[in-house]
This record gives sequence, C-alpha cells and structure tokens, in this order.
Amino acid sequence: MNAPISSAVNCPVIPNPSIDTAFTASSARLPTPDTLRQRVPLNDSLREQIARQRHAVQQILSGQDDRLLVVVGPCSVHDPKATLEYADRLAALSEQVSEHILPVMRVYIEKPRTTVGWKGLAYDPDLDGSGDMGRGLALSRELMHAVAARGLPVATELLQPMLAPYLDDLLSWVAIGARTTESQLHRELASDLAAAVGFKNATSGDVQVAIDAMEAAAHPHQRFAVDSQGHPIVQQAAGNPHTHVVLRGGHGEPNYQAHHVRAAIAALRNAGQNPRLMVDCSHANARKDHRRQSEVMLDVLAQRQSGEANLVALMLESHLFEGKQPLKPGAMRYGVSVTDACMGWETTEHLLKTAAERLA
Ligand SMILES: O=C[C@H](O)[C@H](O)COP(=O)(O)O
Ligand SMILES: C=C(OP(=O)(O)O)C(=O)O
Repeated sequence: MNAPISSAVNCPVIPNPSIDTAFTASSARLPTPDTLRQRVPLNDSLREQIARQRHAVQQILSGQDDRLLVVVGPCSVHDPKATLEYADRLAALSEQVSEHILPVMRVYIEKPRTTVGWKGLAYDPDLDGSGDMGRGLALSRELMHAVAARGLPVATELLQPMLAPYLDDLLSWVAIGARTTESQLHRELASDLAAAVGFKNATSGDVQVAIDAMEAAAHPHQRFAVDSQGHPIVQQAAGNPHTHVVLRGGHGEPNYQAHHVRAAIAALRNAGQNPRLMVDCSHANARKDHRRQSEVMLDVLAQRQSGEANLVALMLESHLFEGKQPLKPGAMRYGVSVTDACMGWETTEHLLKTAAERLA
C-alpha cells in the first residue's frame, strides 16, 4: 500500500456565506478527483490488470466464459486492517478456485440506508459521526488500490455520483443498489462506466425497474458531472452495454428459486436484454439472516447444474468473522461487520471450494 495519504487530506471549513442554503451550518472543501488520483496513482501494470479483470467479468456476463462470477466480501468496509486481511485470504483462495470461479471483492465504502445509520467509510471513517469525508474519500481510494494491488478485482456500489471520478478507474464491477436502480441519475452514471454494472431489483421485489435500468444505461446520455479537476461539466456518456440484473429478493421474500429465475429471464428476453443473472444470496434472498446465504447459493448452483446456464453470477456478504456488531468506538470486535450480518471466512472458503468442485 502507498504511504497513507488519508491523514494528510486537508479540508478547510468554509462558514455558510449564503441565505440560499439557510440550513447549511458550514461546508468543507474536498480534494479534486485528480488530486487523489495523483496521490494514489495506478501504475501501468495495475491499469492493465484492471482492464483484463473488467474484460473477464464482461466475458462471463456475455456467456463467453463459463466460470462463475462471485462478488464476495464485507457488507461494508470500516477497518482497513481487517479489510486487507480479508483481501489476502481471498487472493489466496482465488488462485485455488480460478479455473471455475472468478472472485471479485466487495469494497463497499458507501451504504444506502433504509432510514438513517452509518453511511460508510467515505462518509465517516472514524465511525463516530464526525464525518471526515475528505479523509474518508482518500482512505477509500487507498483501500481499493491496496485490494487491487493484491491481484483482486474490486467491486463497489456507486451511490453518490460525484464520488465516481475518485474511484472508478479501480473498479471491475459496479452495483447500482435496490434503492437507486430506478433513479435516472444512477442509470446515467452506469451509462458512463467502463466496468460492468449490476442493477439490483427494487426493495419491493420489482424486477422490471432493473430491466428498464439496463435499457436506459445502454443509451448514450448527456449528464451533469464533475471533471477530474472538480469543475462542473456536461458529460457525454457513451452508453454501457455490459449491464445485468441482480436478484436480491424484496420485502423479506426471496426471488432466487427456479420459477423466479425463469420469470426474470423471460422478462429480460422480452425486453431484448441480456438474460444472464446474478443472484445476491444475502439481503431479502436470505431473509436478512446471513446463515441462509449458503442455502441460497447451493440452490442456485443446483439450478445451474441442472441446465440453467443464465445463472452466471452470485453475491455473498462475508467477513472474517460471522454476524454483525453495533458501532461502539473503543469496543469493536475485529473483522465483524458493522452493517448487515455477514457469513464468516471459514464458511465462505468452504462454499467457494464446494462451488468450484461442483462446477468442475
Ligand atoms: O446492504 C446493506 C443494507 O441492507 C442496506 O444498506 C440497508 O441497510 P439498513 O436497512 O440497515 O439501513
Ligand atoms: C445495499 C446493498 O444491497 P441492496 O441494494 O440490495 O439492498 C448491498 O449489497 O450492500
């Protein structure tokens, strides 16, 4: 990992000068995307690695590589040390299963909340509500860079479109989450990315919004954006042909079983879209119980073994240790999620090895 820059990021506070934003107490300047990219740069070899990994993901999603894509890792990353220990373990496991599985690590630094809660490392790296977003952003880039430097493809959910230029050169797969799949801004953002994008079905379980999102993202768009120097610009987005649906269940009800999968594929075909699917084994598919992810994964593998070739990808929420914990600064358990409960490393390793054997 490069020398940490996150502590050196200076964000001067500007008192609110305007009556137009009467509820804003103050604001603080952030570094520009260029500043962070120069401080945590990609060298040629990492750039080539990420280009290869993006291509490999896209080959699976277009049916030209029959390996299983598995997006796996913590619900959110909050502790760089535990994140990198997880990355070291996943990188070693990845080598063992790579003939049949392409693992991509979740490095989720923004969390969409149902109401309120900790919004992720980019927002609050000190986990105490102090909201040092300049440091959070720098730490997020450092962490993604360090995971990529371990040879792993990096996945994240892009939630705040403004953050994309700080991070998108590091990403091999991007999620648009269940709460934002219907958002035009997120569809425009997806249309502008070089990495493949998975659109989650809505929290209600509605899959059609994700199919509509694929159509919207495949189109070129003119979008409001910020350039690498932080200037507002009109960005011409080319349209992204590498998108797919992620089935994550809805309103506590799963949608990974064979009849759900057949219905989603039929709807995708009907809309003229890529029928290949990712199943998120967590969230409503696991009825928010991390222990059920194994059951979901094994069911999906069985469907694939019985001929459902459109099931090309899975998502797992996994950390070093299982479960979750509340945020209590000074009393945190190492390697345990602070957002959704995750399966532990041993279960993860066992499941990925089982999947590789079954796919052999
Ligand atoms: O994946 C994470 C969560 O399910 C999502 O961020 C919503 O979390 P919340 O319902 O705890 O706010
Ligand atoms: C927030 C997530 O999922 P969803 O959008 O499906 O709730 C996630 O995968 O972290």
